[in-house]
Amino acid sequence: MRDAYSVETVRAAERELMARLPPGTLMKRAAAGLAAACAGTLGRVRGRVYGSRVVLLVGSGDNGGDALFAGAYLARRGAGVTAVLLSPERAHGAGLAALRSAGGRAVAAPGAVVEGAPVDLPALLGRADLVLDGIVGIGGRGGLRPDAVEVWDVVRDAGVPVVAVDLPSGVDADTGEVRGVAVRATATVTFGAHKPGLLLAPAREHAGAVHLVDIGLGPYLAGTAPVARAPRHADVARLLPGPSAESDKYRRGVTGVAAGSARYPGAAVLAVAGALRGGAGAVRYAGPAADAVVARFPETLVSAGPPSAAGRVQAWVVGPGLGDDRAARETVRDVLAARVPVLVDADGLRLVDVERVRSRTAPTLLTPHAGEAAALLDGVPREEVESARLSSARELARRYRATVLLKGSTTVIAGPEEGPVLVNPTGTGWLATAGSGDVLSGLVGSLLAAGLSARDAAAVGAYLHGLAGRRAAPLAVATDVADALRPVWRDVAEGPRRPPRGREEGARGET
Ligand SMILES: NC(=O)C1=CN([C@@H]2O[C@H](COP(=O)(O)OP(=O)(O)OC[C@H]3O[C@@H](n4cnc5c(N)ncnc54)[C@H](O)[C@@H]3O)[C@@H](O)[C@H]2O)[C@@H](O)CC1
Ligand SMILES: Nc1ncnc2c1ncn2[C@@H]1O[C@H](COP(=O)(O)OP(=O)(O)O)[C@@H](O)[C@H]1O
Ligand SMILES: [K+]
Repeated sequence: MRDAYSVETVRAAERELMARLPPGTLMKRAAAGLAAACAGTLGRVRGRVYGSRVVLLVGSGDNGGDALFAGAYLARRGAGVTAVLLSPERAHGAGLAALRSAGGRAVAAPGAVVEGAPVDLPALLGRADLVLDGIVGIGGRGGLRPDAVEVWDVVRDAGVPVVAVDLPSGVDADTGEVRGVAVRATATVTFGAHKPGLLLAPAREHAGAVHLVDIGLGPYLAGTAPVARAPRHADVARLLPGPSAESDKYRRGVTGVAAGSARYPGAAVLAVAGALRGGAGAVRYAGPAADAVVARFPETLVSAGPPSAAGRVQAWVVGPGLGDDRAARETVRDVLAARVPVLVDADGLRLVDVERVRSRTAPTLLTPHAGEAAALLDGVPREEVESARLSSARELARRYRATVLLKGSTTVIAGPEEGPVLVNPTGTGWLATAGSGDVLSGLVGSLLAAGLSARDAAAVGAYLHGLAGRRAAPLAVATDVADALRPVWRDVAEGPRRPPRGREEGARGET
């Protein structure tokens, strides 16, 4: 798992560690890691550090200090380093001295000049190979302030690669929200631990590739809870269900799918496609699209009556393409009365009653996109859910006493109890295609039927679905996503493959 901790937790851990170390040690560790990452970037964009030109954007706190010390390292390796100070009188003193003694120089940002001609920022940045964003880190509040926006506009127009120090300045470290203007970085070098904002959209889109520098916080974070966790391949591989020697199709789990309508038979077909690829032993379909389902997937057990008459299942998926007529309403009610885990998606979400969900004893999993979540949250604007995914998913889970998988640019999973949310690290915008959500609901329902908890089923399903979307891209349609589930399942189950002996050398030689 990649764990992300709140600013409060990171600061507490830093305090404990700092008390055991000589002053300045942590900042020097951070800056050394930052400089190494910047040297790597310069190697790629310029071929070497020596002779390259680096501009530091330096704010008034320790984030600027990190940038100044890293600038000093780069200056010692022969880079021409200029620090642009947003608040010259408050810039980190020791960092500034280190930069100057290494041969770097500092200028006041245009908005901070008290006398003399202001620096020609466009010219300075026009010559730059790399910019370090040390405007603000975990001490930041709100979007960039006007003087910082002015500087950032010039950097953005210059098109120079930007390495953000700890966080892209202007994003909210704890929530991933971006309220105002924020730096867009090529890469972010973060210290000690990931911050939730580095995992969650929209802030995540500002961070670029994220590198974590170990400054020794590990032991001081060990006993504390992360705010968000992003699973990795190995975490998902551990949870994948598979047959044992004694398995039969019923023991592997039967997934029930109550989806589709005369108007939307395709949603039933796609949900069944996902369910057939989720590790359960069989799929039962109950509803009016049985002919379309069997025509495409003859392995499905179909019935036209209510779900409760379809035979035993270990989990239900209800909602995709159901419509909103009386029959749809009746289907949702019928499924929610089952004493097995239930996943509610799409049209089903418009028909659920909050008290009925809260009073269920078996787990319920809601899988809204932002629009559906907004409606479930009493009609808050959709944009509000998109800009505050973490709190929206948590609030929904709390209100409905259910597990919530909030879909979209970052899929977030929140449980009804306190505790870290899960953030899905896979996925691609190509998944924003009609019916891909239906595939996801079937897949996750099947994982529930195979015995995973709602939280694990949601995490594993979102992870595999995201990988399948990437594999099926570009121009993926929902059917392609379902077809790609088998190869990505195999990849995750088998783990990273080592190249055959002798190939490693060759591969290195080629790059
Ligand atoms: N505490 C520690 O032990 C360590 C901290 N480190 C660095 O220190 C940073 C935190 O330093 P600070 O607590 O000094 O805080 P920051 O440097 O993140 O920011 C605080 C300063 O930024 C200004 N500011 C706040 N919001 C702003 C906005 N929206 N636009 C422009 N300016 C804004 C504030 O007036 C304040 O002076 C971390 O992000 C990290 O880079 C690292 O050196 C590692 C060790
Ligand atoms: N910008 C995006 N980046 C990554 N994934 C996305 C993006 N937009 C949508 N998705 C994913 O695509 C799927 C779409 O599901 P949904 O909105 O329910 O569509 P539909 O109802 O047409 O099936 C979800 O898994 C969602 O997380
Ligand atoms: K920063």
